[in-house]
Amino acid sequence: MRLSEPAPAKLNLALHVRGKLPDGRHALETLFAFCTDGDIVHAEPADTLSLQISGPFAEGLEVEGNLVLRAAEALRGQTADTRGAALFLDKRLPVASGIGGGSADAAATLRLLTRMWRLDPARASEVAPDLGADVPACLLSMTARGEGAGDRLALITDPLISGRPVLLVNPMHGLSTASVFGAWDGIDRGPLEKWQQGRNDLQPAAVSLEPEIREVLDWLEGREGAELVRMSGSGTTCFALFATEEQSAAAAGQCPSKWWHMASLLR
Ligand SMILES: C[C@@](CO)(OP(=O)(O)O)[C@H](O)COP(=O)(O)OP(=O)(O)OC[C@H]1O[C@@H](n2ccc(N)nc2=O)[C@H](O)[C@@H]1O
Ligand SMILES: Nc1ncnc2c1ncn2[C@@H]1O[C@H](COP(=O)(O)OP(=O)(O)O)[C@@H](O)[C@H]1O
Repeated sequence: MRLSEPAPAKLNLALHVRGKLPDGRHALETLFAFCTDGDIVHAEPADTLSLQISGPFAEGLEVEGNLVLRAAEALRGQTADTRGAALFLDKRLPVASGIGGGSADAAATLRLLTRMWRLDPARASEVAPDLGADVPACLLSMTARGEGAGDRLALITDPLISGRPVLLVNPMHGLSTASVFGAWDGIDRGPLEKWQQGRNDLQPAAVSLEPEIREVLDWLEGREGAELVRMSGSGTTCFALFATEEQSAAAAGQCPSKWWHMASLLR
């Protein structure tokens, strides 16, 4: 029997960098939101762990060291007996693009194998932080405020978020998260209060490394009905929120073909 689990794309509606943590990572205040679309992970019972990758962004993604396998191994390490699974990743989100891709896949794998192996969900929560700062948020895949490294979470209900049409656009040049944090100017510009008035403090750093992000932001700003335009995470994906799906779809239809885009809704 095959089980399937969505790996929703993650957005940082705002991302404030507040300084450095003792472990060298950055102290964040962020608002995580999730799309109704993303990658999909499937699993079938098997004696050993294996992974096959398909989908529009499968190319260039290695099986060895993949976050899907690392998540499965970490979860298996929590159980007394050795279990297997044949895993299949349908990779629809661009890689290294600030929308969680790998973290969302790892979290989806944890949820999927918790079901298939009939484990206590607490096991998945225990292994999530070591797989990446974003993995605990992706495990919830619900709107949440994140602090600390981004892994101290508080769920949020906001009628301005849930069901909101969103258009994601990526210039098709990935940036490594570590290099963008490395290019941050080190200035704490203050706490995250209302996300609409917030910022993405990594945006200037990412634009300096990949100037085409500026073009994407300007293009989104110019779309009719675009109400909030920002970059997500460490980039390079940018997003615009709209009031109606018609506006979002109209903008999607105008997106230059050299860029990747995805019209979705916030969960
Ligand atoms: C920037 C954010 C915002 O949500 O998203 P993405 O751009 O990755 O989507 C995250 O903090 C990324 O989370 P994640 O992608 O899981 O990061 P990790 O694998 O843990 O770390 C990647 C790199 O970012 C640095 N990093 C990560 C989190 C953090 N609070 N401070 C950091 O300095 C780490 O030191 C590492 O060099
Ligand atoms: N399943 C996966 N999907 C995407 N990237 C993965 C995956 N497994 C490992 N990686 C690696 O993780 C890195 C970060 O990818 P990703 O999580 O997509 O970035 P971001 O969080 O910026 O969207 C990439 O360099 C990629 O090689």
